[in-house]
Amino acid sequence: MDHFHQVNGVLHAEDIALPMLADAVGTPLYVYSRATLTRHARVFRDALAVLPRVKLAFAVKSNPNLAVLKVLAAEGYGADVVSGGEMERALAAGMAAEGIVFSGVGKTHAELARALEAGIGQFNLESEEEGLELAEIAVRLGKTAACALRVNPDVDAGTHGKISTGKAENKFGVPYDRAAAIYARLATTPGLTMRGLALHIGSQLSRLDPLEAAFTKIGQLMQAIRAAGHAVTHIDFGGGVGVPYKAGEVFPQPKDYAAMVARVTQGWDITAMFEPGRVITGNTGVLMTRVVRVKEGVGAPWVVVDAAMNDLARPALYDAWHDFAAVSPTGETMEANIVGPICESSDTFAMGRTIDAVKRGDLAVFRTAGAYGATMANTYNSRPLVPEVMVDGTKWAVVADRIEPATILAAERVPEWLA
Ligand SMILES: Cc1ncc(COP(=O)(O)O)c(C=O)c1O
Ligand SMILES: N[C@@H](CCCC[NH3+])C(=O)O
Repeated sequence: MDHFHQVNGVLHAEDIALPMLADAVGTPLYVYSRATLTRHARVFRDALAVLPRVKLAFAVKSNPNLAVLKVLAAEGYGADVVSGGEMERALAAGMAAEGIVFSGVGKTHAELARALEAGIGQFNLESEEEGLELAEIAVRLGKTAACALRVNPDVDAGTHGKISTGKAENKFGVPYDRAAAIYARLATTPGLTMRGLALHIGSQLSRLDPLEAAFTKIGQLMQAIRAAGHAVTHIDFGGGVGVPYKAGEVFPQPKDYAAMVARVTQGWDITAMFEPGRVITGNTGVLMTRVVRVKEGVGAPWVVVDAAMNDLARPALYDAWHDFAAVSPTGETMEANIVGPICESSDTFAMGRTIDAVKRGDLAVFRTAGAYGATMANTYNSRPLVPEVMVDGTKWAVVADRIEPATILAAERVPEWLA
């Protein structure tokens, strides 16, 4: 704590090194960079400026930390929410209700009513049944709900099966072939204003062609619905643009994505909506951890760290790769199996990987942990919820062991002194 002083409840320090944060807050600890977050938000927003009318709704599920939401609100982002809780967080962060889009197959009656009362901008209906229930509530409350119909385009996103959402066998949206008829019925239902279509075919997409195929199908559907005499003024293209997790991986850039959307939607006369999550937050955060001990193994040693699958679930759930780097690398490397302390063999971050050499007590980070990291944390094995801090800096150089200049901006789930 010696390095910090508090001003209006915000911690300041001249120059923050990760070890200082580890000493002050403890590990495991998520650390987010405001500078990187702001840069990503601007790169994505600026790329899409090639389109005539754009609305950005940050996918809150990827990182619902209030500090993150506040930064994005200031950059002009609204929110894509999938629960009443996410909606309350977006509102608490200062996002305008009008800029909030509510997605999800299981919105409850209470959630629909609260969202209507709050005046959110758009409901992305995932079924006709949901539309009829919302209409009933709207009529009772004397309101009109602006809606888009989420369509399942039956396109393979080419991503991990557990995060693919646009194949016919996935639970999301209404079947493509039935969408025009459902749209027509909902468009004449009192209480609803059908204004558009929505789709989202999956997360962590490494290629643009599945998106292009899906958007093209949605364009054809839009033409058919318009030809039947109904308005389609908004298309919500979802999220899904992927990010590199391994050094050296190459992914389509936001400007490539924007160019594709511009080409496909030429002449559509729509407001284009986007729900980016991972592409904004993925590479804005790391999970810092301390090596508890290095245990002899068969073949490679077990590097047991104090972070676990309850803090970062992605490797256990999707066999996901997160680069591991020592905070103060010596230049030496070692072959290791990296595991957490939880009593499950799935609590494994990496097997047989060449990493920076580490020993007991060393600090290290799992990189690209800003999306679907802390938000998926839980308390399994009665471990406390992992803390998160945001550092306000102009540089983000984790491996070089420095984040500078620094102000810890805001934090959640942290010890009382930081609150
Ligand atoms: C409806 C919807 N919109 C947006 C997203 C955000 O996706 P991503 O983080 O891949 O951009 C998701 C998650 O896959 C989603 O389900
Ligand atoms: N949780 C997933 C992404 C889910 C996207 C939600 N639609 C991941 O970590 O990759």
